[in-house]
Amino acid sequence: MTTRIQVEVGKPAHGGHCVARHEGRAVFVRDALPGEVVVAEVVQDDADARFWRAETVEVLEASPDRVAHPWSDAGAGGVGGAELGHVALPAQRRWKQAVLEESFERFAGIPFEGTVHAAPGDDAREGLAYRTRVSAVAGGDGRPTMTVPGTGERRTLTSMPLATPEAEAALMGATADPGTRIDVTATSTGEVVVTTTGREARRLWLNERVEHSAGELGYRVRAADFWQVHREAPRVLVDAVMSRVLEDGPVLDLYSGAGLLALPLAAQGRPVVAVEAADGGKAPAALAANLRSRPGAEAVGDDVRRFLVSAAPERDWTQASVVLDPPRSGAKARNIAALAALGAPRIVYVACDPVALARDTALLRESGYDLLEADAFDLFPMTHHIETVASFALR
Ligand SMILES: C[S@@+](CC[C@H](N)C(=O)[O-])C[C@H]1O[C@@H](n2cnc3c(N)ncnc32)[C@H](O)[C@@H]1O
Repeated sequence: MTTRIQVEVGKPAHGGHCVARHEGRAVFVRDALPGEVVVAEVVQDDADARFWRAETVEVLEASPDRVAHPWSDAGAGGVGGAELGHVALPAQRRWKQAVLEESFERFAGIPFEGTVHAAPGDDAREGLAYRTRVSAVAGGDGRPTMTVPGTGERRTLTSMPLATPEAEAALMGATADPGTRIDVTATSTGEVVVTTTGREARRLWLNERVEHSAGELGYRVRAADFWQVHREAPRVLVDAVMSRVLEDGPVLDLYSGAGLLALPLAAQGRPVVAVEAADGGKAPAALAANLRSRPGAEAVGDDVRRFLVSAAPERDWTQASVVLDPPRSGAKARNIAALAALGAPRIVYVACDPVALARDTALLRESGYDLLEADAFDLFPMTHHIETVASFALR
C-alpha cells in the first residue's frame, strides 16, 4: 500500500528535492517547488526512518515559478536526468543559489557570496540543447531507454532535448543489443560518434576546440575520456581558472582529465604537472597527447592521493598554483591535508558538488587557507547540478 500525504513544501535541499515536514519528520519531495502545497506519494516510508522521500502526484497550490516540463519523457513519473524541468530557468538558478548558500553555511561555516551565472546562450536556448555527451541503455527492442528514478523501470526515449541537436539526433537514431549502454559524443568540431563498448570508446580519437578569453586551443580526446558536458563549459571553466591562478609560477593540476585546464596554462609557457588516474595508473593517453608539445608540461598517470604523498613532496610548490577538480565526492580530508603540506600559495577549486566543496572549504580553512571568493556557473540546466569555482590563498 502506498502512503499519500499533503504537505506544504519548504526550501530546496541538495539533490533536487525540497524539504517538507510531516508529523515531525522531514520529507524530501521531488517535482515540487518552495511554497507549494502538494499531495505526495511516499516512496520510502519506513516508520523508523529519520526522513522520508516522496514524489509529487498532485499540485494543490502551484508556485508562480512552476512551468510545463520541456521534456515529455521526464518530469513527475518520468525518466530521470531533468529533475528541475518543472522550474522556470531563472528560478532554477535561485534554487541552486539557495543550495550553495545553505551548504556553505552548514558545512563551511562561512557565507557563500558568489552568484549562479548562466552559461552563454542558455537563456536563448531556454536551458535546452546543451549536452554534448549523452548516454542511454538499449531496451528490449534495441532503442535507447532511461530509468524512472526509484523504480528501476526503463522507458524508451522519444526525445532528448537537453542534448545538442546533433547529439539528440544520434541518440534517437541509435540501436544496440538489449541492455547495452549507448554513449553519444558530439564534439565542438562537428564530429558525432555513437559507441556501445568501452573498448570502442577508448580507440576513437576525436578533436575538441576551445575558444577562451586568451586564445584558441585544440585538444585530442577519446570518446571514453572525461570532457565537460555543456557545450560552453570548457570555455567558461578555462576562463574561470585562468583568472584565479597566480599570474606566473608553476601549476599543479590535480584530477586533470584530458588536460582541459592544464593545456592553456602550459600554453603560457609555465611549468605544469597534471595528474590523472583514468587510465589505471598508466600514462593517461589524452592528457599526454595534449601536453606532448608543451615543454615544461608533464602528464602524470597516478592516483591523486598517492601522488600527493609520494612524488609531490620531492618538489618545491611554494610559488605554485594548484588547480583541483575532483569528482563529486570532493577531495576529502586526507587529500586536503597532503595538499596543504605542499605549501602552495594559491588553490583554485573547481567543484561539481556544493556540499563536498563546502566540506573541503572548512578543511582548507583549518589547514591554513583563506577563501578568497567563490562563484558558480549553471552548466547543467534542468538538473540540480551546479559547478562552482573557488579560490583560496595560503594565510
Ligand atoms: C571532474 S573531472 C575533471 C577533469 C578536467 N579537470 C576537466 O575539466 O576536463 C575529474 C577527473 O578526475 C579523475 N579522477 C578521479 N579520481 C581520481 C583520483 N583518485 N586520482 C586521479 N584522478 C582521478 C577522473 O578520471 C576525471 O578525469
